[in-house]
Parts: sequence; C-alpha cells; structure tokens
Amino acid sequence: MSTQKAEFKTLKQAGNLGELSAPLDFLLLILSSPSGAGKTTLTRKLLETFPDLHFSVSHTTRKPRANEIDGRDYHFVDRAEFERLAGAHGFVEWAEVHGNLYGTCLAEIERAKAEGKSGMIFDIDYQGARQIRAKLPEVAGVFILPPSMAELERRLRGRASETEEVVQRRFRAAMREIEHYALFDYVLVNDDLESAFATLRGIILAERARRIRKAHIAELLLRS
Ligand SMILES: Nc1ncnc2c1ncn2[C@@H]1O[C@H](COP(=O)(O)OP(=O)(O)OP(=O)(O)O)[C@@H](O)[C@H]1O
Ligand SMILES: Nc1nc2c(ncn2[C@@H]2O[C@H](COP(=O)(O)O)[C@@H](O)[C@H]2O)c(=O)[nH]1
Repeated sequence: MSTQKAEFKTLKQAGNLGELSAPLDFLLLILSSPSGAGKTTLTRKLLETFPDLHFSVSHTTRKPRANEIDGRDYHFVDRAEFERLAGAHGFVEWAEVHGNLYGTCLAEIERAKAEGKSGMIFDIDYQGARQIRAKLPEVAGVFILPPSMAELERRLRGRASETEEVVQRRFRAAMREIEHYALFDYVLVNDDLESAFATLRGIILAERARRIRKAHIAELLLRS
C-alpha cells in the first residue's frame, strides 16, 4: 500500500479527530464574538438553512434569561454540578466568561454523530475556541465583530436581557476579547444582518467543500 493510501486509511478510521473520532467530512464550526455582536441571531438563521447541522448546547452556571429554555439554549446547572462534570473530564473545553462558567460536553459531539448530523456549531468564547482547536485541528473558526463599539453597546443594551451592570461588564470585556481575533480563520463584520448571513453561509459551503474533497480522495484511494 502506498504511503498516501495508508495515510488516508488511518485518517478515515480515526476521522483525524484524535480520540474524538468523527467522519472526515464532519463540519466543526466555532462562532465566537464579543457579547452582543450577533452570534445567537446568526446561529438561529444558520440552523434554519442547514437543519443537518447540530447546535452544541453548552452547560452554564449562568441563570436563564426570560426567553431561554433548559436543554435547548443551555443546560443550566449549579457550580457544584459544573465542577463535578469538569472533574470527571466531561468537557471538551470550559472557561469562565463574564463571571459564569460555560463548557462543551463531549456528549454533545457524540449526540450530533449519533443523530446522523453532518456537522456542528459551537457558540463559545475565544478561550474555549483555543481549547477546541488544540484538540480538534479540523475545526473552522469564525469571529464575529460589530460594525462599531457604539453599535455593540446599543445591541447589548437593546436586548434588555441583562442588568446595566452586566451590560457594562460585557462591554468592557469586548476590547480584550477582540484582541484574540487571530485564533480564528475568518473575521466577519455583522453590520447588515442579511449580508453577514450570506457571507457566513458562503463560509460553510466552502468549508464543506474542503472536507468533502478530502473524503472523496480517501474513498477513491481506498477503492483502488
Ligand atoms: N446585524 C444586526 N443588526 C442589528 N441588530 C442585530 C444584528 N445582529 C444581531 N442584532 C441584535 O443584537 C442583539 C445581540 O445579538 P445576539 O444575542 O445574537 O448576540 P450574541 O453575540 O449571541 O451575544 P451573547 O454572546 O451575549 O450571547 C440582539 O438584540 C439582536 O437582535
Ligand atoms: N468557552 C465557552 N464559552 C461559551 C460556551 N457557551 C457560551 N459561551 C460564551 O459565553 C459568552 C456569554 O454567553 P451568554 O449566553 O451568557 O450571553 C458568549 O461569548 C458565548 O459564546 C461554552 O460552552 N464554552
């Protein structure tokens, strides 16, 4: 067997995801941004357009907002339960963000694969993005920016889901978060929602094409 063929055979078996095996063409997409830039809004539109993508439901110690549902938006847990899961290596990544703990359970990736999804979206901060990238080099990362800091502040306040103190805290954190843009493959300015969404859709199609290309070659080499 040629070296290339052997390499693809290993890739196909392991899914090139280390211990977190998944099909070669499985899309792992991180959406990250300062709070209020529009990740949740864009993610909802993405899931309508791509129902074959799984939204990774994180665990958090944050209290639910009025419109949030446990198990759909987050798994809302107390600190003791979160720490138990972290201690049992239940998280692929976790971080403290704006004073609360957030984490992605390994079980979320398993669920997406068991449901036959063709990929998944992680709505996580830059610290989590860094951890996932270290474990899953195949991941694609998009960092979403507001058109201006004034607009970010307007959006944070306009959402009316947090106290003024929390809005200020999140706004103050934004500049520090933006400094980590280089962790991501793409930077997307969410000014007009429809054009930002069109660009994001394009990124997904391109990332899929990249993965399908690899899977096709693996298939071709293994059949010959
Ligand atoms: N392109 C846009 N133009 C105007 N308003 C927008 C745009 N995108 C999102 N918004 C609004 O900005 C607010 C914040 O958006 P959203 O909740 O999606 O942000 P987020 O990045 O998910 O925040 P967080 O990190 O805190 O969860 C919402 O009220 C949303 O309707
Ligand atoms: N590292 C992680 N960050 C996460 C995760 N889930 C959400 N987040 C990020 O937290 C902030 C605040 O979210 P909010 O819902 O309280 O507004 C935001 O940047 C999210 O992307 C996670 O599992 N890990």
